[in-house]
Amino acid sequence: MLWDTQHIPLVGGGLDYYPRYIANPAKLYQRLHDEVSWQQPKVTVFGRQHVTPRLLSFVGDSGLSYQYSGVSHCSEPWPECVKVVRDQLLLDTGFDFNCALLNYYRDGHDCMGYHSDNEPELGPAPCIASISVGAERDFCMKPNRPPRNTVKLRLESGSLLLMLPPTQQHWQHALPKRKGISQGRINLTFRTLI
Ligand SMILES: O=C(O)CCC(=O)C(=O)O
Ligand SMILES: [Fe+2]
Repeated sequence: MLWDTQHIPLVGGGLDYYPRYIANPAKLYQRLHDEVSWQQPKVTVFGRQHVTPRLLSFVGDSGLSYQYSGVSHCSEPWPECVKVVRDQLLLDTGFDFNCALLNYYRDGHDCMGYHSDNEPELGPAPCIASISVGAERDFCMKPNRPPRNTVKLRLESGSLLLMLPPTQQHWQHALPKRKGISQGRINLTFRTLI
């Protein structure tokens, strides 16, 4: 379902956006909501403990571990509905993802701050595939170096965003708070750990 593709060139990277990648986003949202074992890990920032402002789960092939929020997590087995998407991404994009970080933003108060997905275990130039279902949210990108012109996209329910290499080397991304939004959004970011 790769029609309506939009390519967004970035200096030092680029994005491919497919607004209607998932055939039935409402159904996928409900399955993820009900079937994933959502966690809310604690993070220590400047010596103070907080809970992450969203729920998370790390899933993938057995025996993988991934560091997020400052803590190493072992992969949970693939939920069937996530595995189906992983297999389809391999057919459509050629990228063979072996894990995914799942994010559940319960409403517009939940968010993710600016970061790059540039952990060494992702290799020097990872491709990240990001699936969104549920509430539409703004996704912001800013380059590491001036001129710091930001790029803003609205990630629709059912969309696929590919962050192409070498975007993670030169850009950061964030999902800012949007206090008017009362619905949930679930995001799947597929990665390859090497
Ligand atoms: O929720 C999103 O769209 C972004 C998620 C993200 O950046 C991540 O999991 O690293
Ligand atoms: Fe990210």
